[in-house]
Amino acid sequence: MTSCLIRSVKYICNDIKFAAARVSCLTKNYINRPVCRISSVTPKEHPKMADRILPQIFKYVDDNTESYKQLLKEAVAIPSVSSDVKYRKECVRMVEWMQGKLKEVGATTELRDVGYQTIAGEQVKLPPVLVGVLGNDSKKNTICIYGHLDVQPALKSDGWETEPFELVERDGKLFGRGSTDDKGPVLGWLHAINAYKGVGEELPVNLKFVFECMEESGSEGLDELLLEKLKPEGFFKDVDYVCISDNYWLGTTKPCITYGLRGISYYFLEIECAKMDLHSGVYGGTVHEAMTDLIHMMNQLVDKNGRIQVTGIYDSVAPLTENEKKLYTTIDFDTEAYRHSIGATKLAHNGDKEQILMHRWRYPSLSLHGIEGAAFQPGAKTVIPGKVIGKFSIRIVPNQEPEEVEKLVFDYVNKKWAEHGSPNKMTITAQSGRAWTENPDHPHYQAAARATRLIYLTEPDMSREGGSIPVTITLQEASGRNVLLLPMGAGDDMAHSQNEKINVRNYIEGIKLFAAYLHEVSKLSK
Ligand SMILES: NCC(=O)N[C@@H](Cc1c[nH]cn1)C(=O)O
Ligand SMILES: [Zn+2]
Ligand SMILES: [Zn+2]
Repeated sequence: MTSCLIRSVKYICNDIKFAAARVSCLTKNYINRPVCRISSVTPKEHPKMADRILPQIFKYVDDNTESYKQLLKEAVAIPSVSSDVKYRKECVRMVEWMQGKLKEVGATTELRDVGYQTIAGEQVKLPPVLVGVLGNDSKKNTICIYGHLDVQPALKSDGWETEPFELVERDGKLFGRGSTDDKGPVLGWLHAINAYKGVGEELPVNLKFVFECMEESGSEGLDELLLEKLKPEGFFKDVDYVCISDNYWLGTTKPCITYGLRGISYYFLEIECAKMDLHSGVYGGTVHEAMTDLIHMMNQLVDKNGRIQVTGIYDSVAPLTENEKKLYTTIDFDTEAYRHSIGATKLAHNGDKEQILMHRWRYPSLSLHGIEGAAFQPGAKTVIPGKVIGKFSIRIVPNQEPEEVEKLVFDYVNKKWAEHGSPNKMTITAQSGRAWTENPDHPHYQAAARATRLIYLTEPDMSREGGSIPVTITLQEASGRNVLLLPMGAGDDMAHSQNEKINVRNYIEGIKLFAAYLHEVSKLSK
């Protein structure tokens, strides 16, 4: 109750005009029943009355913290790893589980088939996309919410301190794969909706949902579903705004609203020297080894300072203007804390704040990810791998089109391969998604900023993000509407990494943030 009081007081301080009304709501709320019920009038007609609802919702969210953790535990326990076909059934189970939850809050839902993907020549069925609709009141704004239910792979033996698919609470943090990317935020929307119901209030907006289970593997089939099916069917006709919660604050204390993402161009460089693995004692010295070729090729891609070696790759990068340069100086970002949180000895660019931000947001970067077919497990295995696949990606930036980047990479790799002169077989394939930026001066962003100030009592930073959510630009094009990223998690959540977590505070305050965002957007003109 003390924390609730403190928060309520902070909330009141944000808007002193309605303080008295809020206090009366809060007082009644302590006996835990819905008060200030105004379901017969829409918030748009009576915004001041509607402002009384949020304190009740915040209290409701605090009261239900344990059940929110419980639901996240259930979601994390489903290992919906999209990159490995052996977990495909779990992906389907995850989508169906979420469908059940959306139905429970009254949404009409559909599982849309998106066909097949080809893996090593085999056709593998893609998990369905969960599409939902909640509310159909023409007087209300409609928000389309996107999220993903798949996760990156995780094994305890990768170096996790606890089982990755068991949500574990420790020191105010909820550890588990998908806790922050993206199951926690997806559930956050569900809990925000539930909180409106819980205090007996009508949702102030209509909602449309697109939840997929292939985001971490290139969102296969999703663009076609959105552009060739849902759009012609009129799914986006009444959508006014699009919101995605699938990224993180820049640091650990200051909230952000995000208006840009880098794209991704992901490559599989395959080299084959034999039709099977070979005993290195028997065959070593007699064959041109695939791994030797691959290491040579991978070493041509980027230099030790992170400069990409692919010819022409920087040509289309937008030049830095003086105005843009200034933006980086005002961003609140502690490079030392960032360095410390990942345990690095020294950051690139001498740790210069502006340079670090620019290289995360507006310049491309190339990363080497791994080698399939390599003897990566512990122990002194002595084979010559017959076939290896080197994996690397380039985070691409506005103005860089995936087709153009892919062509530059293919040309460069083919040239280097020809110079190398190996008799082995080399093939390279790619999978790409575009970068995205949005207008952060739009009223939609101002509404999200007001919601953020209510919860965190500080002005959010307008940030960009180095990661990629390929469908963002598709949603922007399909809807023709303003798209906004509203992160729930903190900058040190370690998405994709060992010991991924979400802070209890970010999860719970994030639910309130989503509820406040729905409320603020309901007040925008249509
Ligand atoms: N939270 C967004 C995210 O993690 N996106 C992935 C997308 C991806 C992965 N492989 C191909 N695309 C990312 O790595 O940025
Ligand atoms: Zn991710
Ligand atoms: Zn994600």
